[in-house]
Amino acid sequence: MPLNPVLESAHFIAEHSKDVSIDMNAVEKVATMLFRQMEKTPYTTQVWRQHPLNPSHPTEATIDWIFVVDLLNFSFWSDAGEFSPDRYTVVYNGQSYTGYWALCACINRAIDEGLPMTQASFYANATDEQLSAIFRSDTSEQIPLLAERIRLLREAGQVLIKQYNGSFVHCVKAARKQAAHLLDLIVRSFAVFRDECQFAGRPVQFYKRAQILIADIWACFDGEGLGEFVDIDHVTMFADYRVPQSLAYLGLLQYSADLHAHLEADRPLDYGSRLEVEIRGNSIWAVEQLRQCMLVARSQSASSSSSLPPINAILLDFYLWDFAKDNAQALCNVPVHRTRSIFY
Ligand SMILES: Nc1nc2c(c(CN[C@H]3C=C[C@H](O)[C@@H]3O)cn2[C@@H]2O[C@H](COP(=O)(O)O)[C@@H](O)[C@H]2O)c(=O)[nH]1
Repeated sequence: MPLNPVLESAHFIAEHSKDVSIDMNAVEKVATMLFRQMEKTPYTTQVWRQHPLNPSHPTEATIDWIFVVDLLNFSFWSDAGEFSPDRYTVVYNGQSYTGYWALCACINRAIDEGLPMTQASFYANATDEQLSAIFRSDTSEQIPLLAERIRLLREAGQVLIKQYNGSFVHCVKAARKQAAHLLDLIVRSFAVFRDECQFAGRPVQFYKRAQILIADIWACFDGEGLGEFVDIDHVTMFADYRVPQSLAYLGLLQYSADLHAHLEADRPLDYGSRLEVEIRGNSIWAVEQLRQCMLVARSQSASSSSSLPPINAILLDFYLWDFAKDNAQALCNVPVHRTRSIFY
């Protein structure tokens, strides 16, 4: 099976970084702690459907819900500040949502209002006014990159109509249960998923939204039916701005004094800049090291390995992302890098 280009890129970046490094002692410590925790309360794909905003019934229509959400799954961090009452917020079913969950609330609100928000034939041709109204905010701050989101809906919607008969289900089926093939199909068919840049004189790939799209389908379908992938371990961690915060808090990622000062001052990092690429690449590589340490812990554990859930980068990523969200106050002193991008 070919090595995932994202993992190869992450290894190269980790080997050539100047301002970010991985603390292997912290990796081993966290691997032991996480393994013990997962032996007690396994972290499995069941968690995915438990969230009230995620679809609870895996059907073909669910695939197109996941597609439109992961097409737009980027850049929710607020100029007003993480804990500002003005930050972009969507109230849905009496609950206030910010960040990624505000996006899910928008999509569900639109569907409740009778808009076929998971159909490419709708969002590829809807007017600016119709699409802007879908993302409307319940606070003064609007959703970041609204114009880009509208452009992506139109562009990706047209590709689905022209190449996949209007539904992402046909792209999933074309991949014949191979995650590596689906990843390749996504980034070849949709320019808006081509999350790649230059680092130290060569191209590097991250493909964050393309990979989380595959992972969300796998998780929603519990690895069965349309969500079955024979090589799901091919998928890496998704290089966003939230999981690096968990990795830095847990000590796996070490930032140079200059980088730390840059982030502490809330200064932005351009997409594709050296510092930003070092944070993203080392995050992916750190989770890979964590995964390998946990596999060693499992091979040495007394409990029969068959009773343990799979240990792959996806479940580690979901765990670390949920960890950051569930411990936002504890992590509030760990800076998040501020990159405005359609890619994460
Ligand atoms: N690496 C990684 N990045 C993820 C997710 C998710 C949502 N996953 C949930 C759905 C099913 C799973 O069970 C998870 O609970 C969103 N993001 C990214 O985070 C950022 C948003 O952060 P905030 O502004 O704080 O909401 C933004 O870049 C977005 O693209 C993930 O899982 N992993």
